[in-house]
Amino acid sequence: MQRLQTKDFGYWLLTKGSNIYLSDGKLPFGTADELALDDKCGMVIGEYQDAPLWLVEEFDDSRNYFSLRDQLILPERIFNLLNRGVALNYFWKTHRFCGVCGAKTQVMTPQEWAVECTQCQHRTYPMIAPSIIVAVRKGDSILLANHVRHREEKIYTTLAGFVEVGETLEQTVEREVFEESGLKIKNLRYIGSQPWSFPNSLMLGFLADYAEGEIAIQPEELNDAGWFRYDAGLPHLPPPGTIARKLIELSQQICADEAQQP
Ligand SMILES: NC(=O)C1=CN([C@@H]2O[C@H](COP(=O)(O)OP(=O)(O)OC[C@H]3O[C@@H](n4cnc5c(N)ncnc54)[C@H](O)[C@@H]3O)[C@@H](O)[C@H]2O)C=CC1
Ligand SMILES: [Mg+2]
Ligand SMILES: [Zn+2]
Repeated sequence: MQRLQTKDFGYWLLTKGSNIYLSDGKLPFGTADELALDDKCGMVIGEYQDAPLWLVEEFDDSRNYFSLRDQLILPERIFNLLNRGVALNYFWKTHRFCGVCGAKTQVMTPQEWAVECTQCQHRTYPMIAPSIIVAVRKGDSILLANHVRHREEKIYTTLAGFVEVGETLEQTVEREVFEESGLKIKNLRYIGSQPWSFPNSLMLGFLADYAEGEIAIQPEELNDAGWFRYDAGLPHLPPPGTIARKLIELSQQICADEAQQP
């Protein structure tokens, strides 16, 4: 991280938690002094529209910030780059002091996105919290659940949960599905991943098939869960661009393909 120079230029990413500053719906472009950022610290975290993308250290700012979630409409590469900025900022904010000796840390840039202790040189790298997400299918139906945090919007989505220390991803999927729905699964397949900086997750997406059990929801996590036929008008789903939506659509496609078979 460096003190910005008046003529540093490019696109600028200003974050407040998982919110980002947008001007007319776009990332601001220009020089540090044009954006009144020349007394701040920042660093280049990638390239955006053929110009450097600067991440600025979070500060008390009266501009208008918007949730990163609203940027899912952007191309995947750009959405992921914004996630990088939000997650790095969260990392700095929560690692100002050394976990070994308690002295102040400094951000090591440009060599690495790490913080290093100014006394004992202990280095800490950005913390990423892996979380599985899985669409479970039973014949022509998909398991969808209304999470307690989506109770108001009535969104139905796939099951998800954080990886615990010492688990394989396969174990996490089996444990989370069983804890949240009471079901056993089989035929687990890895599909893909999505950075998810709320504040520092990485979603690892899977498909699975139902093996056995009856739905018994975990009430602390879920409000409702059920089997939804792929072709019968699904409930309100998570927005396009989420890995959850991708897994649901893939499952629908598998159901449709199977229905075509003689
Ligand atoms: N991108 C997408 O399509 C979707 C992303 N998600 C994300 O998946 C993540 C996990 O989903 P949940 O069902 O909430 O997880 P979960 O089933 O593991 O339960 C959440 C609980 O896990 C604990 N926890 C929080 N942070 C943790 C961490 N870093 N490591 C271990 N435990 C932690 C807390 O006790 C929290 O209440 C969330 O960040 C959620 O936003 C969920 C659905 C869709
Ligand atoms: Mg969960
Ligand atoms: Zn130290």
